[in-house]
Amino acid sequence: MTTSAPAPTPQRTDTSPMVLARGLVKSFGDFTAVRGIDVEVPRGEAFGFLGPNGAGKSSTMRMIGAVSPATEGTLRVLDMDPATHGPQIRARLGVVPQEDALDQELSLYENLLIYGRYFDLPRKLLRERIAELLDFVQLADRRDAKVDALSGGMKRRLVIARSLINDPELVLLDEPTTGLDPQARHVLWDRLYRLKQRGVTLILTTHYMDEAEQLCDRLVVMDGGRIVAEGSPRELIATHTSREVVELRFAVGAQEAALEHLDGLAERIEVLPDRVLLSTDDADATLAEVYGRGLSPAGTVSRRSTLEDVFLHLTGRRLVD
Ligand SMILES: Nc1ncnc2c1ncn2[C@@H]1O[C@H](COP(=O)(O)OP(=O)(O)OP(=O)(O)O)[C@@H](O)[C@H]1O
Repeated sequence: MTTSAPAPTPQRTDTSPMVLARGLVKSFGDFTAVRGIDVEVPRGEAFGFLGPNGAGKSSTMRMIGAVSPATEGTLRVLDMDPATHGPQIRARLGVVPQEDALDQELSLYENLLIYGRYFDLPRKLLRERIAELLDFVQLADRRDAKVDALSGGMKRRLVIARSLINDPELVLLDEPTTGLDPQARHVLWDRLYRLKQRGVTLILTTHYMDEAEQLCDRLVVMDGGRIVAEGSPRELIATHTSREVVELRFAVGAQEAALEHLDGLAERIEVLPDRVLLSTDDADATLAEVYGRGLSPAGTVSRRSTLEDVFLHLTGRRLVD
């Protein structure tokens, strides 16, 4: 029997991007989930894919994670081609998948120990690293508890610890806080922020605009397998929306009639089933004009524009329904 030698691991330079994709396509049979996207993520960046369900975010992450081959296009991850260097890439990545895949019957320590064995780390180093990581995700006191006794937020933190067991330079996080309550999400964001401060490159998918705003230096907005906008959260908001939004809620059945009186009142008017959004650079002046036109909404909110408004502006739809 002959065994082929593993392909040598290329040396990457500090300046080459952690991920470089050009014209990346992913098809499943006749259906194309990712339709030719270009992405470049430099070292140390927290980069996000923001988009609604089905936008193609996970399909892209799976190609970057070298677990799903690209159908077309060029992809380099840590300066390697996933088609030829999948094992080498996977050995140096951290991955936080959507599904935790933790062993519920085992302790936190045992889960990390078993996962760590895939990476052939010396036993002493592995034990030390597990202790450090449990400390980092603030679960050291639960070391010997069974996983099924943990809250959702704790499980996500454990999965983050697990993703760091091989001391990766790049961590991929697929919807890291979906399903968590606001407090658990903030704890997780804090840990991810600290990781970023340590110089780890983060690539995450999310359909939460607040998560993208909190964590991402730069992001792409995806919809229907395409990138529809790219930039820092601040740039995206400055480029694609006005500074502020006035939200108007009308009594049941009154919205339709009110719309006739809003013509020309704002740079942009978005009509949602339960409210009307007016994009403006001066919310107070716009609101004064609403009342000046004799309208009396049942409720009003003035707020700064968000990435949710960017998405609505670009696609005519909301990120999360
Ligand atoms: N293995 C597969 N076979 C067929 N279609 C798939 C497969 N994986 C994903 N898709 C389809 O590709 C599209 C993009 O899915 P993907 O999971 O990448 O989106 P997403 O933006 O990550 O959304 P979600 O938040 O739901 O994960 C969806 O329409 C999905 O049904």
